Amino acid sequence: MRAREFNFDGLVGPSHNYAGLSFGNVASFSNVKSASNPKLAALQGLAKMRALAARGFGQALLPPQDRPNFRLLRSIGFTGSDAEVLAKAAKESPVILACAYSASPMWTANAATVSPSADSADGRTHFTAANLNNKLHRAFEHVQSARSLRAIFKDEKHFAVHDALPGTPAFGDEGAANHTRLCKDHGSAAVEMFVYGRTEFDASAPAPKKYPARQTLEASQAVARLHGLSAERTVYIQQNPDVIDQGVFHNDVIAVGNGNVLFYHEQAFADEAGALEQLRRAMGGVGADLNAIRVDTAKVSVADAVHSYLFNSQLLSKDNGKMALVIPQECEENAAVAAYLQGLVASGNAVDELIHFDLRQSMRNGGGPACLRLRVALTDAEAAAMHQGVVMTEALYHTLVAWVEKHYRDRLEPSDLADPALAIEVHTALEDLSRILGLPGLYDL
Ligand SMILES: N=C(N)NCCC[C@H](NC(=O)CCC(=O)O)C(=O)O
Repeated sequence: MRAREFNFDGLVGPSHNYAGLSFGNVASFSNVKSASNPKLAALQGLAKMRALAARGFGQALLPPQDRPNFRLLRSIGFTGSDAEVLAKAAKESPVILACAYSASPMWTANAATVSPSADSADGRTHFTAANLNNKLHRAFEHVQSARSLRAIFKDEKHFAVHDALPGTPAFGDEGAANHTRLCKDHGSAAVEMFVYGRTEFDASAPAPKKYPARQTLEASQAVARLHGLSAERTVYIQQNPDVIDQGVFHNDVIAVGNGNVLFYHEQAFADEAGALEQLRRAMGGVGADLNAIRVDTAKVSVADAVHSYLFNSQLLSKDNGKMALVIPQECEENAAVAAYLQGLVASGNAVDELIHFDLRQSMRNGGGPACLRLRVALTDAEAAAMHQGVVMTEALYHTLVAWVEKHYRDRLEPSDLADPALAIEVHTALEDLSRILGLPGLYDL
């Protein structure tokens, strides 16, 4: 059946900030405690959504989450009025206050794993909210992620939204950042590729030494089971532990796939030849030939890939049968990466266009174009069945720009998180937003 891919970009929230919370994510760690600009961050994200929608790509958004998470703060013993809770947390543990204020839901590639109806046993589109249990500041996102997905994809005839896996280390799940579909076209059955960093119950399996492996094999298998995927079309591949130790905290920092194309770095996988062999075999079963575009270390080092976010790009299928690569501006500024990209486009292979965006506010926390979006391939009937208020249009873009201008600050220092006025501003903005999007009850405010 014909299907169209929608990218659901995370709308950056009013308290976007840099707190240095993600050990293993180089950008997050190096921008610890610098000032952020929430207004600019939201406008940069909206500009990307608008431009891709204007080009005819399916574009929608996932709303920001409520911040700070007072439930978290109260559950760990901060008591009193909201203002008192904030004052006590700011005094006793500013880092936990920062966790409660985390900006990270904007990276919706981590919101869930998605299996379109063409892949699942019951012919519905399945979502599993990711537990993100490796980091305190992300471990509570799944509650609102599942709530938002259920609000948008509420028609159970077409959609199934699963709660997050148990939040224990064995089931570390980072969502679509470690998951790719490879197929002939979006509407046909695909090979679903899950990339994991470690195996909980095999102590002999390789694992990183310095930084955490966030995704486990056991979690990937559980998601595949929940989604009713067929064994022949599901492939599990181990990420190279050495690149995790070089700052590749998600697979989407070193590889991206679309259609039959896998664009990846030579060092991405623990066993490159074995991975390609598994994919080729499985793709044969869906009538697709793998087009593996390998980037050699000699051309782009892992360090350049991590700093430029070359692979945290979006590969988008175009009407001319070719693909556009959506990249962050940093790729143009890195000489090795820029030279590689010129050669890629000139090569006559699948990618014939580069589209770059200034996403610096997101990049400074380790989030490129691909982190900012959750891919959902939908048939026409499914697209009509989802909530329409989140689909990006010129009108929605202008409404949201005005909403951002009205509610967002243009500078946020770490110390501002203690300001009780900020929490009130966020709540007011989100109440307004749920009206704009036509989703009353979106938040449990
Ligand atoms: N690669 C993908 N798909 N997503 C990027 C997520 C970045 C996120 N950064 C943060 O959570 C930093 C928050 C802070 O430091 O304030 C993370 O490390 O989980």
